[in-house]
Amino acid sequence: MLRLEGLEIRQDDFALSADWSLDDGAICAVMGPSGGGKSTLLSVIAGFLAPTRGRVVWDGRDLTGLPPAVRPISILFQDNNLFPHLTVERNLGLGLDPRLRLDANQKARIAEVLARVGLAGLGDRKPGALSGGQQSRAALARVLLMDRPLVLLDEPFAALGPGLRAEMLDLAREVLAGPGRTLLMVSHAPEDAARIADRIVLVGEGRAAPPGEAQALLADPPPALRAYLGL
Ligand SMILES: Nc1ncnc2c1ncn2[C@@H]1O[C@H](COP(=O)(O)OP(=O)(O)OP(=O)(O)O)[C@@H](O)[C@H]1O
Repeated sequence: MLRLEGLEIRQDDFALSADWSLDDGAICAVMGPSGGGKSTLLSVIAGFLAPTRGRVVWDGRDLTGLPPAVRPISILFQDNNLFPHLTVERNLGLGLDPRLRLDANQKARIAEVLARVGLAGLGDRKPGALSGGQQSRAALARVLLMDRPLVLLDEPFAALGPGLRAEMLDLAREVLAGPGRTLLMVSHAPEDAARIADRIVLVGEGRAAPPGEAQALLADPPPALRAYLGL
């Protein structure tokens, strides 16, 4: 379980608080107005930014002082973070061995996750030789390979067209979601939340509200969500 315990975040004159838990296996959309603090909240959970007060706790373990790399967390950003000079296999391999001395077993695991996201046989390509959708699949494969229990997605598919975005959201849910993994996804599109999220955290006016039931919130939005959705 992810628990944000009396969390307070300050950056210059910007402040954000959060005090809630998210159940294991949830797919939670993080929504709210631009500049509300959605990315900042994810940065604190990931460990790129320290809170001014409070704790980030995972399964009873305090993560607050830990560097990002040792947290039980994977992150998927919009720009995919694939190195252009490395093949897809080696991009993924970096997560297994930073020196890239991959053994047959590791290569087989990479081939397996690539097949899982529909990229079988494309491990030898460099990212530039993949379409935008295929690059998103490669980034998803890397998250799958790392197999961490908490996955943070910061508008991962925003650059894709609506049809492809929906396809990628479905794939993300299919390959990542399940009892052993919790997904927290920043999205500007209510249809993304409606498509895959079962919880919504609304971020705005200095606060990340506790996760609410997604379908209920979207069916009968409270005033802040109503304003954000332009209703
Ligand atoms: N390094 C920084 N130093 C000071 N303030 C910052 C820094 N980074 C972001 N901010 C401020 O923190 C606030 C929250 O920004 P954040 O990017 O988290 O919002 P967001 O909800 O993700 O916005 P968007 O939807 O536009 O991406 C903004 O007011 C922003 O100006």
